[in-house]
Amino acid sequence: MRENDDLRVLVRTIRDYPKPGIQFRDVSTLLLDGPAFRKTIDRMIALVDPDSFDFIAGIEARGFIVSAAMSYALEKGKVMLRKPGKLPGQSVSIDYALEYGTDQIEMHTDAIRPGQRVLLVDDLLATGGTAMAGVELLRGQGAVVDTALFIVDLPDLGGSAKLTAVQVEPMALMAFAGD
Ligand SMILES: O=P(O)(O)OC[C@H]1O[C@H](OP(=O)(O)OP(=O)(O)O)[C@H](O)[C@@H]1O
Ligand SMILES: Nc1ncnc2[nH]cnc12
Repeated sequence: MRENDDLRVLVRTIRDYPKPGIQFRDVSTLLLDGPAFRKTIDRMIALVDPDSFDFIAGIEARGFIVSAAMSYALEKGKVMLRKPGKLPGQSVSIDYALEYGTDQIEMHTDAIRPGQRVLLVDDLLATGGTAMAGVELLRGQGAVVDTALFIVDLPDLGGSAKLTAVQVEPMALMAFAGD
């Protein structure tokens, strides 16, 4: 049995959603299982050194679920990387492409101070468009970002290679590759 196979079987695959040809890896079925959700967060926490970062940045919307649970458990402040038009304060934004479209994320300009270390957390890494946009936004505000953590990595889509190329280590509990 592979590591985290007990959690992997709870991730449902839906073909041709939201567009033909996309294999959607649906973590909602994992999140429905309370003990499995807790194990997911505990194992994500075990992959990182809490002394190596000051804040956790989560990406709306699915990324908020995992990043908020980690922030709570580790007592780390949470930086919200939000979809457009949701933040009330002065914000910066960035456009990006993902597997099935384009989008934009934003963050408050006063969320972090230069030099503060931020762990980036999302549920899933595919093309890396979203995570790379998060890294760029955070670094643009002076944050130090060297690790990004996910439940699921889809390495065939190239996101993990993109993050590595910009000196961000991608970590994930499980990968779906070649299937
Ligand atoms: O690596 P990428 O190709 O960028 O894809 C990964 C992103 O796609 C999903 O979010 P989505 O934009 O579908 O939004 P949601 O969290 O609101 O469902 C997922 O939660 C990641 O944020
Ligand atoms: N294949 C996929 N499954 C689930 N979420 C995604 N986000 C981008 N690509 C995805």
